[in-house]
Amino acid sequence: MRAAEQPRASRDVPCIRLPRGQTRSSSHVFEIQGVLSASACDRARDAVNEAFDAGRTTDRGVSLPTQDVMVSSLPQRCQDEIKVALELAAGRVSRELPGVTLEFAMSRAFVIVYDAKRQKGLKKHTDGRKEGATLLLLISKPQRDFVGGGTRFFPGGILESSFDAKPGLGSTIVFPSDTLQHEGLPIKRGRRLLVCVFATKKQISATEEAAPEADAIEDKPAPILDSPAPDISHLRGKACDDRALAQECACVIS
Ligand SMILES: O=C(O)CCC(=O)C(=O)O
Ligand SMILES: [Fe+2]
Repeated sequence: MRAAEQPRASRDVPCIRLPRGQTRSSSHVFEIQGVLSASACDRARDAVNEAFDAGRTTDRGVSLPTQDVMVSSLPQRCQDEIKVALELAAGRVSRELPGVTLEFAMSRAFVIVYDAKRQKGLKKHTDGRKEGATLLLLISKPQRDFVGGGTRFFPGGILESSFDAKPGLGSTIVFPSDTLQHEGLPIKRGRRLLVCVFATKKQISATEEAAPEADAIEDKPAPILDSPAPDISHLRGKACDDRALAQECACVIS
């Protein structure tokens, strides 16, 4: 990693609970701002566009019509920068939810490509990773690279209305994968690129929790969420290569 891209401590990274202004929201949606620099985002965006245009895409093998680019197919520098950014975001969220960390495998991270001339958005669904969290990192810039888009959440509580997350370039949103319905709002122009990884929740002891920050960034699995998880295994898709991948890729259409 170059000197200019050194990770910051997670405590220095702004983290906002969504929807804004509702301190007691039960939705567990967080926006962690500025975890990937603008130059690193642009590098990743260019590499993803190149892969996408060359047809180096995959799908999740289930009913959602996404065309994704695997992070593992990007140049090593982009992979390293994205890994640090996701770990920083995960570490920051863990500070909000003590006692829990998230584990995620970078080998399974992918970039969702929305294109105004092709797939513009994603209909309402929940993600398949049971009791896990979804991390979405925006690597193309609103208004410059695309217009429209955003993630709409449907908390489902009697008094809770839907709300939208529209993070800026290099920011990440984190939310419970299997309990919170959401959709990708359609874009009107350009390409909206989102790095996506599904993480597993892990309980940690007080001793582990007290470990130094540097460990958390370099070695520790990333952090979070504590929502109850309904059993939705009967609804999952079945087309990914291995069982674990199929489970985390599968999205449930509501
Ligand atoms: O487009 C978005 O903001 C949401 C993406 C999403 O929900 C997914 O890829 O599973
Ligand atoms: Fe999703």
